[in-house]
Amino acid sequence: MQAQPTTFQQTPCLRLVGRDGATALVALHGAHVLSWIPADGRERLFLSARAHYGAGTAIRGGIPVIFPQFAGRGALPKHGFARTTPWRLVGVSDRATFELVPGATSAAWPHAFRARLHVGLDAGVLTVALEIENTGAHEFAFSAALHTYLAVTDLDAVALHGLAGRRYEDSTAGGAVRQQTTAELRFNAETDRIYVAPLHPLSLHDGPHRLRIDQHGFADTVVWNPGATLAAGIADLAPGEHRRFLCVEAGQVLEPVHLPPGGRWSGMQRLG
Ligand SMILES: O=P(O)(O)OC[C@H]1O[C@@H](O)[C@H](O)[C@@H](O)[C@@H]1O
Repeated sequence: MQAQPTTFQQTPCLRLVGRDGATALVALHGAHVLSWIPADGRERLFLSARAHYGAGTAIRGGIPVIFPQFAGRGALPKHGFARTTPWRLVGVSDRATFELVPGATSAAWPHAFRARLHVGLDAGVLTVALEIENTGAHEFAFSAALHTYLAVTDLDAVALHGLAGRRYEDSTAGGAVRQQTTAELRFNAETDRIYVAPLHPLSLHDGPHRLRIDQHGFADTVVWNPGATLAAGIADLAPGEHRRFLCVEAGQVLEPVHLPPGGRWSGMQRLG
């Protein structure tokens, strides 16, 4: 894999090029994958036309890294600080590795940790892996997710397969626990579900296109689209843009990880 530093929207990034010509763009801000274009030239990740890229902001689209808190399930800012903090590039081999260690933005979470994100490009496949290490003397607990915004041509033509019979917490209904009865999930209103340990792979059907979604290490899968009403109130989404993505997130949400001193945890999501 080749890599060159570049900028996008005045944000320092790394542009990755795989052996088959596939590309990915990763911002150091958040170690945030902004784009993945396999060799066929079709972008697979959604990135909002109104995304903000400044210090301390969360970029709307791509693959935000959620750590150490999911959503508002704790005292930290929503979805934690990893997505709003600059990471550093460690190096590039067959994958690019980025690192985050405690700093000013994590002061509200007083634990010694090392987070690493590895991004790999293989033929037709994007692999993103998150590793958390406890570098301190005390156990800590965390949640995490790869909050992937998958680009779709139109939400009406989209169905997610692989969740039949699975239990989920419905965040649009105060966390009520439900079971999916249909073979496919379609999206005509706000959807915000945390599926408990679903089987993988899932398959995203977008008209004639198919995307395989696989995960390891992460116990849960979050499926999110704000729907038209909620989207209208999201300042960094352009009108109608909610129809252009579906978030399928590899997450460790319902059971936080308890990491002892010296302990390591890793989770990955594979698309393709
Ligand atoms: O707007 P944010 O902070 O990026 O969050 C987006 C969504 O992220 C999802 O993971 C959550 O399940 C939703 O509840 C949330 O609204």
